Amino acid sequence: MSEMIELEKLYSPSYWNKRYPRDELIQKYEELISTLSNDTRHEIACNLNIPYGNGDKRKLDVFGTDLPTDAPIFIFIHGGYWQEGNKDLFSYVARSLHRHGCKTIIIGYTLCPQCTLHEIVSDVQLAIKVCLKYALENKTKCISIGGHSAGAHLAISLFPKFYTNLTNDERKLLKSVFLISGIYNLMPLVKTTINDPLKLTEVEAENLSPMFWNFEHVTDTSPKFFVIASENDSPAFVKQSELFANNLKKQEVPNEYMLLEELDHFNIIEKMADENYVIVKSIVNSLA
Ligand SMILES: N[C@@H](CC(=O)c1ccccc1NC=O)C(=O)O
Repeated sequence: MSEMIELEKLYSPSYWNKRYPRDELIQKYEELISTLSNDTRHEIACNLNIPYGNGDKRKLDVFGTDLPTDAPIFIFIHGGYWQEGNKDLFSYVARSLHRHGCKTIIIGYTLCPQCTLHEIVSDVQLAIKVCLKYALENKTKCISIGGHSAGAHLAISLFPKFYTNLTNDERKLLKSVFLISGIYNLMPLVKTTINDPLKLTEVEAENLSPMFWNFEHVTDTSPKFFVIASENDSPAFVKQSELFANNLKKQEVPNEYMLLEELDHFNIIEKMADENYVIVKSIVNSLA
Protein backbone atom coordinates (compact mmCIF):
# COMPACT_ATOMS: atom_id res chain seq x y z
CA MET A 1 0.00 0.00 0.00
CA SER A 2 1.28 3.49 -0.78
CA GLU A 3 2.66 5.58 2.06
CA MET A 4 -0.08 8.20 1.54
CA ILE A 5 -2.97 5.77 1.90
CA GLU A 6 -1.26 4.25 4.93
CA LEU A 7 -0.99 7.67 6.62
CA GLU A 8 -4.62 8.55 5.81
CA LYS A 9 -5.67 5.32 7.51
CA LEU A 10 -3.47 5.84 10.54
CA TYR A 11 -4.98 9.27 11.11
CA SER A 12 -8.61 8.23 10.51
CA PRO A 13 -9.66 7.04 13.97
CA SER A 14 -12.98 5.63 12.71
CA TYR A 15 -11.09 3.10 10.57
CA TRP A 16 -9.81 1.28 13.68
CA ASN A 17 -13.00 0.82 15.65
CA LYS A 18 -14.19 -2.76 16.11
CA ARG A 19 -17.88 -2.01 16.48
CA TYR A 20 -19.34 -0.74 13.17
CA PRO A 21 -18.42 0.09 9.57
CA ARG A 22 -16.83 3.58 9.48
CA ASP A 23 -19.79 5.64 8.21
CA GLU A 24 -22.18 3.89 10.54
CA LEU A 25 -19.88 4.50 13.51
CA ILE A 26 -19.66 8.27 12.88
CA GLN A 27 -23.43 8.48 12.36
CA LYS A 28 -24.19 6.55 15.54
CA TYR A 29 -21.63 8.56 17.52
CA GLU A 30 -23.15 11.88 16.46
CA GLU A 31 -26.70 10.67 17.06
CA LEU A 32 -25.86 9.41 20.53
CA ILE A 33 -23.93 12.43 21.75
CA SER A 34 -26.33 14.99 20.25
CA THR A 35 -29.34 13.27 21.88
CA LEU A 36 -27.57 13.02 25.25
CA SER A 37 -26.49 16.66 24.92
CA ASN A 38 -29.98 17.97 24.03
CA ASP A 39 -31.36 16.17 27.07
CA THR A 40 -28.61 17.58 29.29
CA ARG A 41 -29.36 21.18 28.25
CA HIS A 42 -32.97 20.65 29.36
CA GLU A 43 -32.09 18.81 32.58
CA ILE A 44 -29.31 20.84 34.11
CA ALA A 45 -29.34 24.51 35.10
CA CYS A 46 -27.03 26.24 32.65
CA ASN A 47 -25.98 29.53 31.17
CA LEU A 48 -25.43 28.99 27.44
CA ASN A 49 -23.55 30.82 24.70
CA ILE A 50 -21.52 33.27 26.75
CA PRO A 51 -19.26 35.09 24.26
CA TYR A 52 -15.52 35.20 25.01
CA GLY A 53 -14.57 36.76 21.64
CA ASN A 54 -16.10 37.84 18.33
CA GLY A 55 -18.16 35.63 16.03
CA ASP A 56 -20.82 33.02 16.64
CA LYS A 57 -18.48 30.18 17.67
CA ARG A 58 -16.30 31.94 20.27
CA LYS A 59 -18.75 31.09 23.02
CA LEU A 60 -18.86 28.90 26.10
CA ASP A 61 -21.56 27.09 28.06
CA VAL A 62 -21.61 26.91 31.86
CA PHE A 63 -23.47 23.91 33.35
CA GLY A 64 -24.42 23.46 37.01
CA THR A 65 -25.40 27.04 37.79
CA ASP A 66 -27.66 25.58 40.53
CA LEU A 67 -24.63 24.15 42.42
CA PRO A 68 -22.87 26.10 45.22
CA THR A 69 -21.15 29.09 43.54
CA ASP A 70 -17.72 27.81 44.63
CA ALA A 71 -18.24 24.26 43.24
CA PRO A 72 -15.23 22.74 41.40
CA ILE A 73 -15.14 23.24 37.64
CA PHE A 74 -14.28 20.90 34.76
CA ILE A 75 -13.53 22.67 31.47
CA PHE A 76 -13.91 20.61 28.27
CA ILE A 77 -12.44 21.20 24.79
CA HIS A 78 -13.84 19.12 21.92
CA GLY A 79 -11.93 17.53 19.03
CA GLY A 80 -12.48 16.95 15.31
CA TYR A 81 -8.99 17.76 14.02
CA TRP A 82 -9.78 21.52 14.38
CA GLN A 83 -12.25 21.43 11.45
CA GLU A 84 -15.27 19.46 12.71
CA GLY A 85 -17.43 19.23 15.82
CA ASN A 86 -18.92 21.91 18.03
CA LYS A 87 -19.51 22.55 21.73
CA ASP A 88 -23.25 21.68 21.55
CA LEU A 89 -22.40 18.02 20.89
CA PHE A 90 -20.62 17.79 24.25
CA SER A 91 -23.13 19.25 26.74
CA TYR A 92 -23.63 15.66 27.93
CA VAL A 93 -20.20 15.64 29.58
CA ALA A 94 -21.73 17.95 32.22
CA ARG A 95 -24.40 15.48 33.34
CA SER A 96 -22.24 12.93 35.18
CA LEU A 97 -20.01 15.63 36.65
CA HIS A 98 -23.09 17.51 37.91
CA ARG A 99 -24.08 14.39 39.87
CA HIS A 100 -20.67 14.59 41.55
CA GLY A 101 -21.21 18.27 42.39
CA CYS A 102 -18.98 19.74 39.66
CA LYS A 103 -19.82 22.54 37.27
CA THR A 104 -18.74 22.02 33.66
CA ILE A 105 -17.76 24.66 31.12
CA ILE A 106 -17.73 23.58 27.45
CA ILE A 107 -15.67 25.75 25.12
CA GLY A 108 -16.65 26.45 21.51
CA TYR A 109 -14.13 27.73 18.95
CA THR A 110 -14.00 28.83 15.31
CA LEU A 111 -12.89 25.99 13.02
CA CYS A 112 -10.40 25.81 10.15
CA PRO A 113 -10.44 27.06 7.40
CA GLN A 114 -12.46 30.00 8.86
CA CYS A 115 -9.37 30.66 10.97
CA THR A 116 -5.89 29.21 11.41
CA LEU A 117 -4.77 26.64 13.98
CA HIS A 118 -2.63 29.37 15.59
CA GLU A 119 -5.81 31.42 16.08
CA ILE A 120 -7.65 28.43 17.59
CA VAL A 121 -4.83 27.91 20.08
CA SER A 122 -5.03 31.57 21.16
CA ASP A 123 -8.87 31.51 21.20
CA VAL A 124 -8.79 28.60 23.65
CA GLN A 125 -6.32 30.53 25.82
CA LEU A 126 -8.66 33.52 25.78
CA ALA A 127 -11.59 31.28 26.76
CA ILE A 128 -9.58 29.77 29.64
CA LYS A 129 -8.73 33.29 30.88
CA VAL A 130 -12.47 34.03 31.00
CA CYS A 131 -13.10 30.76 32.90
CA LEU A 132 -10.35 31.59 35.42
CA LYS A 133 -11.85 35.06 36.01
CA TYR A 134 -15.27 33.46 36.55
CA ALA A 135 -13.70 30.95 38.97
CA LEU A 136 -11.90 33.60 41.03
CA GLU A 137 -15.06 35.73 41.22
CA ASN A 138 -16.98 32.68 42.45
CA LYS A 139 -14.27 31.63 44.94
CA THR A 140 -13.84 28.28 43.16
CA LYS A 141 -10.99 26.29 44.71
CA CYS A 142 -10.16 23.85 41.96
CA ILE A 143 -10.38 23.43 38.23
CA SER A 144 -9.62 20.55 35.87
CA ILE A 145 -9.23 20.93 32.10
CA GLY A 146 -9.90 18.11 29.64
CA GLY A 147 -9.74 17.71 25.90
CA HIS A 148 -10.51 14.92 23.44
CA SER A 149 -8.40 14.23 20.34
CA ALA A 150 -7.59 17.62 18.74
CA GLY A 151 -9.08 19.10 21.94
CA ALA A 152 -6.34 17.39 23.95
CA HIS A 153 -3.82 19.14 21.70
CA LEU A 154 -5.52 22.47 22.49
CA ALA A 155 -5.51 21.70 26.24
CA ILE A 156 -1.78 20.87 26.32
CA SER A 157 -1.10 23.96 24.18
CA LEU A 158 -1.88 25.98 27.34
CA PHE A 159 1.56 24.79 28.52
CA PRO A 160 4.15 25.88 29.27
CA LYS A 161 3.94 29.55 28.18
CA PHE A 162 0.31 30.56 28.78
CA TYR A 163 0.29 28.70 32.12
CA THR A 164 3.53 30.21 33.41
CA ASN A 165 2.20 33.70 32.55
CA LEU A 166 -0.92 33.25 34.70
CA THR A 167 -1.16 34.96 38.09
CA ASN A 168 -0.35 32.82 41.16
CA ASP A 169 -4.02 32.77 42.13
CA GLU A 170 -5.02 31.54 38.68
CA ARG A 171 -2.29 28.89 38.58
CA LYS A 172 -3.23 27.55 42.01
CA LEU A 173 -6.74 26.74 40.77
CA LEU A 174 -5.59 24.27 38.15
CA LYS A 175 -5.30 20.75 39.63
CA SER A 176 -5.37 18.41 36.65
CA VAL A 177 -5.34 18.15 32.87
CA PHE A 178 -7.01 15.21 31.07
CA LEU A 179 -5.58 14.50 27.63
CA ILE A 180 -7.91 11.94 26.06
CA SER A 181 -6.91 10.24 22.76
CA GLY A 182 -4.82 13.25 21.94
CA ILE A 183 -2.48 14.18 19.11
CA TYR A 184 0.92 15.59 20.06
CA ASN A 185 2.99 15.38 16.86
CA LEU A 186 1.23 17.15 13.97
CA MET A 187 3.93 16.53 11.39
CA PRO A 188 2.43 13.30 9.93
CA LEU A 189 -0.84 15.20 9.31
CA VAL A 190 0.77 17.59 6.81
CA LYS A 191 0.71 14.94 4.09
CA THR A 192 -2.91 13.87 4.73
CA THR A 193 -6.26 15.34 3.66
CA ILE A 194 -6.68 16.53 7.28
CA ASN A 195 -4.30 19.32 6.32
CA ASP A 196 -6.49 20.57 3.41
CA PRO A 197 -8.38 23.10 5.58
CA LEU A 198 -5.46 23.55 8.02
CA LYS A 199 -2.83 24.38 5.38
CA LEU A 200 0.03 23.82 7.81
CA THR A 201 3.58 23.91 6.50
CA GLU A 202 6.04 21.35 7.90
CA VAL A 203 7.62 24.07 10.04
CA GLU A 204 4.27 25.24 11.45
CA ALA A 205 3.27 21.64 12.18
CA GLU A 206 6.54 21.10 14.02
CA ASN A 207 6.17 24.30 16.05
CA LEU A 208 2.59 23.41 16.98
CA SER A 209 3.59 19.91 18.18
CA PRO A 210 3.73 19.51 22.00
CA MET A 211 5.80 16.34 21.45
CA PHE A 212 8.81 18.62 20.88
CA TRP A 213 8.23 21.16 23.67
CA ASN A 214 9.99 21.59 26.97
CA PHE A 215 7.64 21.37 29.96
CA GLU A 216 10.29 21.45 32.69
CA HIS A 217 9.30 24.89 33.98
CA VAL A 218 5.73 23.83 34.83
CA THR A 219 6.97 21.53 37.61
CA ASP A 220 6.90 23.92 40.61
CA THR A 221 3.14 24.38 40.72
CA SER A 222 2.25 21.82 38.08
CA PRO A 223 -1.21 20.29 37.75
CA LYS A 224 -1.23 16.53 37.22
CA PHE A 225 -1.41 15.43 33.57
CA PHE A 226 -3.45 12.34 32.72
CA VAL A 227 -2.50 11.01 29.29
CA ILE A 228 -5.23 8.58 28.26
CA ALA A 229 -5.36 6.35 25.18
CA SER A 230 -7.77 3.65 24.04
CA GLU A 231 -6.75 0.15 23.01
CA ASN A 232 -8.89 0.12 19.82
CA ASP A 233 -7.79 3.51 18.54
CA SER A 234 -5.40 3.90 15.62
CA PRO A 235 -1.95 2.55 16.62
CA ALA A 236 -0.58 5.98 15.65
CA PHE A 237 -2.73 7.66 18.31
CA VAL A 238 -1.83 5.08 20.98
CA LYS A 239 1.87 5.49 20.17
CA GLN A 240 1.67 9.29 20.32
CA SER A 241 0.05 9.17 23.78
CA GLU A 242 2.64 6.70 25.04
CA LEU A 243 5.55 8.78 23.73
CA PHE A 244 4.08 12.01 25.04
CA ALA A 245 3.53 10.56 28.53
CA ASN A 246 7.14 9.33 28.44
CA ASN A 247 8.34 12.83 27.54
CA LEU A 248 6.47 14.26 30.53
CA LYS A 249 8.00 11.59 32.74
CA LYS A 250 11.54 12.35 31.51
CA GLN A 251 10.92 16.04 32.22
CA GLU A 252 9.66 15.15 35.71
CA VAL A 253 6.22 16.60 35.07
CA PRO A 254 3.58 14.86 37.25
CA ASN A 255 1.65 12.53 34.97
CA GLU A 256 -0.21 9.28 34.69
CA TYR A 257 -0.58 7.23 31.51
CA MET A 258 -3.72 5.14 31.13
CA LEU A 259 -4.52 2.72 28.30
CA LEU A 260 -8.24 1.94 28.43
CA GLU A 261 -9.02 -1.57 27.21
CA GLU A 262 -11.72 -2.40 24.69
CA LEU A 263 -12.47 1.26 23.95
CA ASP A 264 -11.91 3.19 20.73
CA HIS A 265 -11.48 6.86 19.76
CA PHE A 266 -15.25 7.43 20.00
CA ASN A 267 -16.61 5.45 22.93
CA ILE A 268 -13.68 6.65 25.08
CA ILE A 269 -15.49 10.01 25.10
CA GLU A 270 -19.10 8.74 24.77
CA LYS A 271 -18.64 7.08 28.15
CA MET A 272 -18.22 10.45 29.86
CA ALA A 273 -22.03 10.20 30.20
CA ASP A 274 -21.51 7.47 32.83
CA GLU A 275 -20.92 8.82 36.35
CA ASN A 276 -18.93 5.69 37.30
CA TYR A 277 -16.58 5.87 34.27
CA VAL A 278 -12.90 5.78 35.26
CA ILE A 279 -12.20 9.17 33.61
CA VAL A 280 -15.16 10.84 35.37
CA LYS A 281 -14.01 9.41 38.71
CA SER A 282 -10.39 10.49 38.11
CA ILE A 283 -11.56 14.05 37.32
CA VAL A 284 -13.69 14.15 40.47
CA ASN A 285 -10.85 12.70 42.62
CA SER A 286 -8.40 15.26 41.27
CA LEU A 287 -10.79 18.00 42.37
CA ALA A 288 -11.43 16.62 45.88
N1 LIG B 1 -12.82 11.83 10.08
C1 LIG B 1 -12.25 11.20 11.24
C2 LIG B 1 -12.95 11.67 12.48
C3 LIG B 1 -12.03 12.26 13.51
O1 LIG B 1 -10.85 12.39 13.28
C4 LIG B 1 -12.59 12.67 14.82
C5 LIG B 1 -13.94 12.49 15.05
C6 LIG B 1 -14.50 12.84 16.26
C7 LIG B 1 -13.72 13.39 17.25
C8 LIG B 1 -12.36 13.59 17.04
C9 LIG B 1 -11.78 13.23 15.81
N2 LIG B 1 -10.44 13.38 15.58
C10 LIG B 1 -9.59 14.27 16.18
O2 LIG B 1 -9.83 15.39 16.58
C11 LIG B 1 -12.36 9.67 11.12
O3 LIG B 1 -12.78 9.15 10.10
O4 LIG B 1 -11.99 8.99 12.05
